[in-house]
Amino acid sequence: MQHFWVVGTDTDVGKTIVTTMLMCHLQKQGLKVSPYKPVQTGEVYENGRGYYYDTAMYEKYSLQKLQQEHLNSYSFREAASPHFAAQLEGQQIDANELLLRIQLLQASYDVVICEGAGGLFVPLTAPNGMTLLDVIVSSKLPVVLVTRTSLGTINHTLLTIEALRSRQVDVLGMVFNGDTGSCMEQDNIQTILQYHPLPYAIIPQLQNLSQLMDYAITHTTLFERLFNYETSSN
Ligand SMILES: Nc1ncnc2c1ncn2[C@@H]1O[C@H](COP(=O)(O)OP(=O)(O)OP(=O)(O)O)[C@@H](O)[C@H]1O
Ligand SMILES: C[C@H](N)[C@H](N)CCCCCC(=O)O
Ligand SMILES: [Mg+2]
Repeated sequence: MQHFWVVGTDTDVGKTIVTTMLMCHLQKQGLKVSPYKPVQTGEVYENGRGYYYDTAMYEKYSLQKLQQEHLNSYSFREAASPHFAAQLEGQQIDANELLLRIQLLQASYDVVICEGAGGLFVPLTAPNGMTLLDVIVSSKLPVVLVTRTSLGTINHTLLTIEALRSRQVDVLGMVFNGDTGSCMEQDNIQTILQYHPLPYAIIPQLQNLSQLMDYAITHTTLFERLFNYETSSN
C-alpha cells in the first residue's frame, strides 16, 4: 500500500469527502489508516460549539479509532488562505514541521492520507514563501487529484496536472466529484481523460452525505491503482 495526498483543483471541490471515503474503504480492507490535514482554516460554529469541518468528518466516519493529535497540525479560525489566517492569529506555519509529521505518521500506519488545503498554489507562509505544492514535492508522496465535473474544470484540471507533473509528482489518478449527469459534464470528464488517461472515479452530487460513504468506489480503476501502487517509472 502507499501513502498519498488528496489534492484538488480548488477549495471546496470535495477533497475532504474523497479523503473520508478512501479512508473508510481502505479501513474496510483491514488497513490501519489515518487521514492528516496539515493545515485547516475556517472554524464552524453550530449549537454554540466551534469545530473544523475536515477533521470532524474524518472522526465522524472513521471505522477505526483515530488519534486526534495525528489528524492536524494547524487550525486557524478565519476561512481564508492559510498564510493570512495564520497572520490574523499572530502565527506562522512551519513547513518543516509538517514534513516531519508526515514522516512520523508513515511509521505508524499502513496508509496515511494527507489532505491539501485549497488548491496547489496556496501560500502557507507569508506571500512568496512556501506553498502547499512545495510541501507535497518535498514529501515525495504521490497524489490523488479531486476535480469538479462542471464548466471550467477542463482548464483547472489540466493546469493542476501540469504543475504536478513538471515537478515530478506522481498523479495516481483523479476523482471527478459532484457529477449531475449532464452531457457537458460527461464530455468534460472524457476530454480530460483524453489528455490524461489516468485511473479515475466519478462521484455523483448526492443529497445526503451518508450516501457518499456507502458509495462504492472500490470497483473503480482509481481504487485498483491505489491497491497496486508501485513506485512509478516516471
Ligand atoms: N459529491 C458530493 N455530493 C454532495 N455534497 C458534496 C459532494 N462533494 C462535496 N460535497 C460538499 O461540498 C462541500 C465542499 O466539499 P469538501 O469540504 O470536501 O471540499 P474540500 O475540497 O475539502 O474543501 P477545502 O479546500 O476547504 O478542504 C462540503 O459541504 C461537502 O459536504
Ligand atoms: C477556507 C477554505 N475552505 C480552505 N480551508 C482554504 C482555502 C484557501 C484558498 C486560497 C486561494 O486559493 O485563494
Ligand atoms: Mg477539505
